[in-house]
Amino acid sequence: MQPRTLFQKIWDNHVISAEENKPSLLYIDLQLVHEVTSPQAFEGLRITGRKVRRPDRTFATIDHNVPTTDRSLPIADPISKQQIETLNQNCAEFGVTLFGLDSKEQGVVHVMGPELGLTHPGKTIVCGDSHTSTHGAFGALAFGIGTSEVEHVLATQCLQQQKPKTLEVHVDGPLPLGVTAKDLILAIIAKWGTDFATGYVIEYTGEAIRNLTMEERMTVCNMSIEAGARAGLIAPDETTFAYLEGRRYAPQGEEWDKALAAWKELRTDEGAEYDRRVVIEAASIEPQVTWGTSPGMGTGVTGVVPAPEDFENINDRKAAENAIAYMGIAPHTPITEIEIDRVFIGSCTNGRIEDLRAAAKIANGYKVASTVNAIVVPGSGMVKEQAEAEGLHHIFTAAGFEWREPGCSMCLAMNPDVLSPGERCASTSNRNFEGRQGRGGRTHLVSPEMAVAAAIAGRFVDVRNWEVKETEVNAHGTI
Ligand SMILES: CC(C)[C@H](C(=O)O)[C@@H](O)C(=O)O
Ligand code: SF4
Repeated sequence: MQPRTLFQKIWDNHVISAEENKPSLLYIDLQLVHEVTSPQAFEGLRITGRKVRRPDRTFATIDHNVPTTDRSLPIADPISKQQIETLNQNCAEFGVTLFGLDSKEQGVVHVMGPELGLTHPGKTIVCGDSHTSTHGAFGALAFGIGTSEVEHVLATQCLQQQKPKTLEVHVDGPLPLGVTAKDLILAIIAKWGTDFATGYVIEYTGEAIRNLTMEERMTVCNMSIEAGARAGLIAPDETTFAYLEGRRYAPQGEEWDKALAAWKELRTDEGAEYDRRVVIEAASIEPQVTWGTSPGMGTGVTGVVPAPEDFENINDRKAAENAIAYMGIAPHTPITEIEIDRVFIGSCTNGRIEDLRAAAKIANGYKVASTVNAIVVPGSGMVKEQAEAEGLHHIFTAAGFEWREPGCSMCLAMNPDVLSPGERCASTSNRNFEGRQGRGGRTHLVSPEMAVAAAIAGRFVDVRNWEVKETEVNAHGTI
């Protein structure tokens, strides 16, 4: 047999029918559902009198519209309230398992799914959400789809797909100390732009990738979509298997052994060729901060905001000009002179338990600057529970961070957590588009460590120079 890439293997395993120059029909192993992109899909089924074909392969949660403050209060926003009630009703009517507001598993769909062990190597996974690419961290072919496709998959468990091309992003060498997975993916997008992977599925390879934990791999794959990619992939290995073993929806007993044997075959064969390959030196990467209004407009923390004249291409120059005006920062401002008003730690990029551990380590024994309002929003109820079991919430609250309930929160302005016009936020999320966190709001994308350091200093600082304190903190504050 011809050597094949990881992508090709998963694709071949799922093609039901294929004709030349036409989209192929793929079998879908898992569909995840949230309240924003599913109402019309369920309505479509209702109108045509159809059922959900595989309720056992369909799982839902509520994330975008939920308030992250007191859950016992009624939901004030009528649209949010309706979206949430509609999903509750649809799941009940169509027999879909829902991790809703009354469930401790509720959370951002891309945090909750992997945590429950729903995401397996080699699966095809879809969701009406662009950051479905997150699940590629397990070596699953996972991508976002539109609402009409959500309906199609609900009804048939199949999907038409144009076959994407393959792109290897090879990260050479280990990541330097103090440089995180978030910095890696931001640096990749800053280097090659937000459309360099359009039409491709990226497979990330190399030493730095192999060294990443599952949480870190999810951070990298999550933002593949911000590079334009259809999906991101990382071949499964012992790290992946150890993460999955024993989780609620992971195979058990004999099924586990069988699955493991199959998963071990899921890697790109020696001699298999990608359509394209790029290489980045891990040693060249420093903690990243975006200065503009696209995830590609970023630089290292020791850098400066560029001037429009620095760009040769007229379109890039114009984009930089607009971004700098919107962001309200002067060209050539050193990144470490940018002062911030708000800090958001959370989202499907950086709202996992490891992110909160890393953030708490920096926050421990410090105080949030008096000019800054900072919130920590666990990605799911299970992340929240684990963080509280470890006492991380005490570290955050003693430092002056607000400790919230799980949801998408300030990642995008679909719930009460929004920026006011002109407010500047250090955010661990994945998009910094105009108005993304609230009309007129200004977003700088960073890692959780950089976000905490910025909250404390009131401006961006190089977290590599941070003095980590060993202070012990409990419910009564610093001991
Ligand atoms: C609301 C949803 C459809 C959207 C997405 O597709 O990604 C959101 O999650 C986002 O991050 O912008
Ligand atoms: S956390 Fe942000 S990026 Fe992730 S699904 Fe929610 S809104 Fe989209």
